[in-house]
Amino acid sequence: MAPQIDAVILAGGMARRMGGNDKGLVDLNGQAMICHTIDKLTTQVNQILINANRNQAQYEQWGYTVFSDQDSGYLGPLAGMVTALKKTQADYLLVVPCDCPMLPTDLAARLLTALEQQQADLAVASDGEYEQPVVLLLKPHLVTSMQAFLDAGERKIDLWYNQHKVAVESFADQPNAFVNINTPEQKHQLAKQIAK
Ligand SMILES: Nc1nc2c(ncn2[C@@H]2O[C@H](COP(=O)(O)OP(=O)(O)OP(=O)(O)O)[C@@H](O)[C@H]2O)c(=O)[nH]1
Ligand SMILES: [Mg+2]
Repeated sequence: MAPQIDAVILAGGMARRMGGNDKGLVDLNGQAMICHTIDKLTTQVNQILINANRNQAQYEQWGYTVFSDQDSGYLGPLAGMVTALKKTQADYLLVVPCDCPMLPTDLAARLLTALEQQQADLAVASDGEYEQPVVLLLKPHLVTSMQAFLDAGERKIDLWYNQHKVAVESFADQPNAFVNINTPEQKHQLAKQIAK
């Protein structure tokens, strides 16, 4: 039987570079940014979870489970991931950010293959040059080590995953896949590009 994969979309940040406007909810070509991410994921995973620390009622409009970080201190992406790992019943958790609207449609499948082939604990995506630290596939048992890392006051995600066996999967064949929208300018640029 194929393994069950849930996805969590991280939308729990403060979006300071977006002027504090909740990044998942800002409009990108007529749709909330998170909708573009949801569209990329629906055929790839069993269940989608949305991790948001504000505007939960708005995030609920898409019909998926919405939850906030267990620790409400804006501790960074690991805080959302650890909470999602405690919620999922699946064999694997796919983690993606809400601000990467062009994600690959073969993301989960390729991360899973890399993880299994390399007998790793987690698989992280790369654009061929840089690892994408919040695009990864996790085994649920990692919750213990992630919680311990946060409890020790650590926050940096790459420091955490380097404690584990990591498979890196390159998506250099899809050059735009990890376009990341942090500012209004980046959003306008991508809007023009995808409207063509
Ligand atoms: N759950 C959760 N997610 C977070 C937190 N901080 C950042 N993220 C998410 O991690 C991903 C990458 O973070 P950034 O691109 O820096 O987003 P951000 O922190 O909201 O934006 P800036 O304030 O401009 O840095 C995004 O999907 C954020 O929503 C947090 O404290 N909790
Ligand atoms: Mg940030």
